Amino acid sequence: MKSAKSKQRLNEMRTPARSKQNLNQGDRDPVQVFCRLRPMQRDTDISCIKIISPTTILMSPPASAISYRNEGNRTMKYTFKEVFPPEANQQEVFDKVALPLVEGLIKGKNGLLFTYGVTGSGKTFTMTGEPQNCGILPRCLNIIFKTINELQAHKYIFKPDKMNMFDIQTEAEAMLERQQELHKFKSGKKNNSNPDLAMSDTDLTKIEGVNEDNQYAVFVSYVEIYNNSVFDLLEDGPAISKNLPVKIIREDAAHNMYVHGVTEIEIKSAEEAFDAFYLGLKRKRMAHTTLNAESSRSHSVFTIRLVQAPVDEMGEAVIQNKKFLSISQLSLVDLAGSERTNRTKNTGQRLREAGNINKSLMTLRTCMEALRENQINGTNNMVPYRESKITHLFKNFFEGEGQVRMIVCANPRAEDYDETLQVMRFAEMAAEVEVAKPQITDVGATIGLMSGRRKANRLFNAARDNIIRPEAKDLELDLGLVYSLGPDFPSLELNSSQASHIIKELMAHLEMRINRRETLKRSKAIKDERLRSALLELEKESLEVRSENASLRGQLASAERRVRALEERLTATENASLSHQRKLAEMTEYTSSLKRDLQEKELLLSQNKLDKEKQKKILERKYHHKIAAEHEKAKEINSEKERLRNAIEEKENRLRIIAEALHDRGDNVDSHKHTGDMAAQTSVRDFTPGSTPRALPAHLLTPFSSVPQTRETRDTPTSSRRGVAIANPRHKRSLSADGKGWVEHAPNKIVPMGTVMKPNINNSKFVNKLTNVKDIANSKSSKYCLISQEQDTDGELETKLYKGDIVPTCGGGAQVIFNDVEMLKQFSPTKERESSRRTSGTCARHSAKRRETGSSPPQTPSNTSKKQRVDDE
Ligand SMILES: Nc1ncnc2c1ncn2[C@@H]1O[C@H](COP(=O)(O)OP(=O)(O)OP(=O)(O)O)[C@@H](O)[C@H]1O
Repeated sequence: MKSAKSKQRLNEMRTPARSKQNLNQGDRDPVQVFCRLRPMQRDTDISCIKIISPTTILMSPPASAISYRNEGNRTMKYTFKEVFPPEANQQEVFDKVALPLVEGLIKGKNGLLFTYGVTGSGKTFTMTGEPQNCGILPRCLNIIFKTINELQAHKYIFKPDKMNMFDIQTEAEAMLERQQELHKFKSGKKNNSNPDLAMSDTDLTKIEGVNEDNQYAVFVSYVEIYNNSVFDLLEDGPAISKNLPVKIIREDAAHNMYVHGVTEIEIKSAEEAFDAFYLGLKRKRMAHTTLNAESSRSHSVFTIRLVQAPVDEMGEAVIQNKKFLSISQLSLVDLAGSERTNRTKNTGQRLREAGNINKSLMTLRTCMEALRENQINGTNNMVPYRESKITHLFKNFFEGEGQVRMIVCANPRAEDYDETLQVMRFAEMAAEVEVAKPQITDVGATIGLMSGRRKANRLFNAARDNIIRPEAKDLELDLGLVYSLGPDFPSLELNSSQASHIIKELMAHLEMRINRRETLKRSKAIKDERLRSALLELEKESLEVRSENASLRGQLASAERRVRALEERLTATENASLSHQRKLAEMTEYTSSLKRDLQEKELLLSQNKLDKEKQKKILERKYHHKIAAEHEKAKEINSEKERLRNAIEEKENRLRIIAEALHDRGDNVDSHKHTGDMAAQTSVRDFTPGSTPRALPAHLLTPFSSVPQTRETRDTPTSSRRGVAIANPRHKRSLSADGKGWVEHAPNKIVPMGTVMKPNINNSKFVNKLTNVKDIANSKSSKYCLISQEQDTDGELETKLYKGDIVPTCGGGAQVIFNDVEMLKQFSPTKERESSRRTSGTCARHSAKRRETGSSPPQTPSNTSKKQRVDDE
């Protein structure tokens, strides 16, 4: 009865929407209904739903259920597009249910997806999901941006016109708005993002087949329908506001329903979309019921609108024509729970809420039923969309075109059986409703633009940027590449009533194609001409390049020859340089070894010097007193000598006087004989064996004669005169020539008469007798001396000392370099006195020993005095 009445009422209110009769069966799609079962909360819960196939479930009423009491134990079977078991994951549900809708959205089709079910059955879980396990909505946003990321138009190129359509702004206008927004952002905008809803990029795949010749922009809006009033959840203002203004639903120029004045945010990334969604969530009114602490008491509608417009023939900017805009929308609706009021024990405000919720769901159900009836019976009964905001808003999906999908969420526990049964019945009925398939047209093709122009432009620009030659920057894209003959032919299916109309359409299409062909022909002819002249130019250029190439090749060959020759020279020079370097290294090494040797020798020398000086000082200290005493003694002796000489002279004078007196008396001869005998006696008495009798004149052997000498005695070589040993100051003492006794240089005792001096070199640094080669190879000895004694031409004893340095040789031996000859000579004082008497006429008697140095420089008065030591007695 009730249904007949309502049918009549529906017939009276005819909808102005498109008549269904016009659509063929193949142009429609049924509402696809999916079922998702949530897992049981407790192990003790009894399930009343059983999945018997991927599309079918069986519902058996528990004894506690009302339907069990009314209808008995009747198992119900329900079939869906697909049944998701409790263990099905979010990705699976998204792939099967939402992904086709997103693909449709990108291709320009509208889509509607709503979740329906009892409170706590998993509607919000399915739509929104949980942190780290996000549901359909975040996945939709992620995949959309992953797909269109590089094809997005700059922000504010598309701008909502507040009447559910969009304006296209120029790049300059859009930039101005972007700057204003940046300013606003700087002056403090809160970030509402909920990072938990974001997904990792790797979880996502891109949707294939997107039209790359379009630019895209995504707008989102989020409304809540609560107590049959529409609220904008993204409206500017405080994040949580109690008094949001109520919005009204209107129809736009294209007969699409929309929330008038709703905030549509243009978003450029999934993160921005989550920001918006999270802001809306915060504002969403959540009320607590006894059934579910987070039960949603309102319907929430999150709408994604994708605006796309073809790019111009250059493939860069959007064509500034609203006609070419394509707007598709995907609405994701999380319906409020469909439970009955008595079960939730609601009162007051909650009761009203529940009433409204049930009313809107009932209206949805009524609308579906009416639609199904119209579609099955071919009737045109009015569908009461306006009775509820939710049905009013989605009227277009059922009247116009689009894809509609529903996920029925069910909690299989026995307590929910009655409510779940209602839900299943509604789902069964909704699955029979059909919606017109959306038609997609490629706007670019209808205006004669070739597909792939954007990519071609991008490739061309990239190629141009890669060319280094400066003239490449002036190259322009050949627009001829992007012409086409226009859109596809219209449908040629003739049916009697529409034949003339179709023929007219076809004629117009053909004329358009003929015109376009002519244009293309003209354009082609011009381009052919251009191409020919360009080819000629290229040919000419090519010839020039070839000749230039030939000459360059010749130059290159000669340059290569030069390079080879230079390389050879370089190699030779390098080799020479290497050998020089080697030699240099050797020499350097040799030099350094010599330097080392030199340093060692210098060290030795300095050490020797120091030793000598030390020695000298020690000796000086040791003999200082002795020398002083000797000096004193010498002085005393000298004074004694002087005294004696004076006495002798005095005696001699006296004797001379006596002699003269005697001479005068004629006693001259006897006196002379007596004196000669005395001298001879003295000479024989003082002569010791081993001395040189030859070198001992009688006057030297009797230095202190007690007999007074006469003048004749003094003048003869046998006159009595005591000789004093000659001392060499360089040596402490000398060895007597017979090798039997030492003679002090400065003798403190009287030296025996007839002693012949021989130099003594008693120094460890001297070698004066070479018996073994080790003597000179020994590092302690640094001097070498050869001594020879022989008779000189005057018959005097001559001693020669050949002195040299011992120098070590490289082979480890030693060599002697003679550099000094020292000569000791014994002169007969008699001879000297004779000669001096001859020259000076004096009668002084001398005994002299002269030292001569063989290699000494020419004697000057000063050095002569140094070299010559004459000791007077
Ligand atoms: N398929 C599922 N897997 C795991 N947990 C689920 C599933 N479905 C629902 N739940 C859990 O059940 C609880 C209630 O789910 P949810 O809030 O989505 O219910 P609801 O139908 O949206 O309720 P309301 O109508 O009151 O909004 C949540 O804690 C959620 O985590």
